[in-house]
Amino acid sequence: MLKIPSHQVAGHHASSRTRGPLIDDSGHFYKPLQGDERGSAEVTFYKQFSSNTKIPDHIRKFFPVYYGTKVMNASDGSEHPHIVLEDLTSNHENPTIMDVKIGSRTWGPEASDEYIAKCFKRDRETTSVQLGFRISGLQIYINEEVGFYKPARDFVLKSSLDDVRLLFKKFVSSGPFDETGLGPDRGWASVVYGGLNGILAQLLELKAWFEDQTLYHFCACSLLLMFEKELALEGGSPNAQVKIIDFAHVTEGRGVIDHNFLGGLCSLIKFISEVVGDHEDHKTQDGDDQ
Ligand SMILES: O=P(O)(O)O[C@@H]1[C@@H](OP(=O)(O)O)[C@H](OP(=O)(O)O)[C@H](O)[C@H](OP(=O)(O)O)[C@H]1OP(=O)(O)O
Ligand SMILES: Nc1ncnc2c1ncn2[C@@H]1O[C@H](COP(=O)(O)OP(=O)(O)O)[C@@H](O)[C@H]1O
Repeated sequence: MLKIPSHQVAGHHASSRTRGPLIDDSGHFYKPLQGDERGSAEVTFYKQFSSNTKIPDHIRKFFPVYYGTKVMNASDGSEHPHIVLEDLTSNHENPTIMDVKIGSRTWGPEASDEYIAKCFKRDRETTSVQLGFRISGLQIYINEEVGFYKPARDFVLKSSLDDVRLLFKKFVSSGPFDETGLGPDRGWASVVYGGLNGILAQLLELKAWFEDQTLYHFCACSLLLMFEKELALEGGSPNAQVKIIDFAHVTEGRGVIDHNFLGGLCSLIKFISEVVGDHEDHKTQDGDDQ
């Protein structure tokens, strides 16, 4: 049975009047092709990438599995082609998720002046220009009683650098946080961001590839950061995952490093490292966290 994904944090949403992603019970995510060249560009990327023998296996795991395209009933009732992907959230019960759009510039070399102006405005109004990335959306699982903290899109996009730092702290907070009271405790920072299989280790693995790869330029792509808080609560690994999504503006690398993505990735790594470092410092100094 097809349904609207409950764990989508950004992008175009499905409703009875708008076409948006759908999921099924077998772990598939159906993304409707956008009517203009963006839809075909994303299909072209997935086809090319899936059969590209130059992609190392340890890098392929960062991308959703591509199952082809399918014409099917869209959320708005119309017949429409969809990209069929692995549903990255299908194995998660209550995933905490953040969509981070990477790059200080979110338009490709072929973009029209009008589109560049629109993107440039958005990049300047958000943290993209300043930080090399922006948060596009997020959800944080609090507990069974409260459910998810899922701030509205406009609120997230308005975030300043300090707000973004706070959101990265809230992302790994172990308990409910109160907007007016004490800040988030960052209780899961070391197990989610840090550690051998944590988000930082995965970002560093990706960075090593981006320092070398000149096959693609991943313009306006997002990194999806995910983990399962309840697994950590049970004393296990929180299953932290990093995935790359949204390839509507990918272009050929033509032998040139993707400095826009690489720069954003380096900045994100430093930013998250500071949240972890800060947390560790507080623990050492006070025996407690602030
Ligand atoms: O239309 P906007 O201004 O909401 O921008 C969309 C972006 O929203 P954001 O600015 O990041 O909140 C939106 O970003 P998210 O996926 O929400 O991160 C997409 O980038 C979308 O572009 P495309 O469908 O991938 O080509 C963007 O749409 P287009 O600019 O391509 O129309
Ligand atoms: N393969 C996937 N599995 C699960 N969720 C996904 C997948 N791809 C995207 N999403 C969710 O959908 C959102 C929007 O995806 P995206 O590809 O960026 O769409 P758009 O082109 O509309 O911006 C992401 O923020 C994420 O929450």
